[in-house]
Amino acid sequence: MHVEAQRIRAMAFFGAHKDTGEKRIHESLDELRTDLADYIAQLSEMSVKERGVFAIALSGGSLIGLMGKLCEAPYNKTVDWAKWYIFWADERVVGKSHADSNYKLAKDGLLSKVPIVPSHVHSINDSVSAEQAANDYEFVIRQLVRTRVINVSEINDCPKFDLILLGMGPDGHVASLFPNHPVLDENNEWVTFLTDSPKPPPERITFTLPVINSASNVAVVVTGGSKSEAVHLAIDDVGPACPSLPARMVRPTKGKLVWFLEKAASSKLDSAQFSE
Ligand SMILES: O=C1O[C@H](COP(=O)(O)O)[C@@H](O)[C@H](O)[C@H]1O
Repeated sequence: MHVEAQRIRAMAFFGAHKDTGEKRIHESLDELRTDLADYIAQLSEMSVKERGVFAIALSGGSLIGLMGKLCEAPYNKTVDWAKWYIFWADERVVGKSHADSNYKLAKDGLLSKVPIVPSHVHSINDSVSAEQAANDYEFVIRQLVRTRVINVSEINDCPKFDLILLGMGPDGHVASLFPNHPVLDENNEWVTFLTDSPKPPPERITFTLPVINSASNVAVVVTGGSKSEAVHLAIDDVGPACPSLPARMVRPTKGKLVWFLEKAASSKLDSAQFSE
């Protein structure tokens, strides 16, 4: 582990619960960024050692900026970028050069700054309908599961990504799984689509919950006080108050869940009162 990351881990509040995952609560964004880069680098190293590749699914939004330290020393030199295969847990159905594109965000903020193999970057087909884009993306993933670039779940034949990185909106959405939306009930498809996203743009594709919950590792990265209520509802024992909060439905069956929280985002957690 990088020395700075060791220091930060020692200072952060780390809590664990068997269902709701490990919570890494950081005093500052800078500390969170360092810990996140170190976590991703370590999973990459382990996965490359075990399987020869690292299949990682990204999200859009604030996440990419928070991954920025991967483009800096020591990670830009120590990570085995040639072994990375990149996917998106969700994507907006817009052109790849559109400001709303999650691919463009990742390309500008990360992929263009490190030596990723261009053919390992699996973005969506942006020239077809949302439904077709979801079908095409699932087909691509099926091919790569067949050749074991992406591992397979022993439980349900779903793809088992080495790491799925998620952000979370103030409404508790993750990827493009929004509260009370029918896509939450999609159990047959790996990738599905929506044309009525409550957050613009309306047309999106998204991994389904079975795929997210089949991953070896899932990290949810959340910053900002505006998301503190959703963090509380997603993690704490709130009874049946919010059965449809997508972030609460992220429960990897066999994999490991880690929440990366900056202090303001964690302020409404029940445990926050004990961590002062
Ligand atoms: O629309 C989206 O929003 C979520 C959350 O974004 P954030 O900026 O609040 O972190 C993001 O994770 C998702 O990929 C994106 O399509």
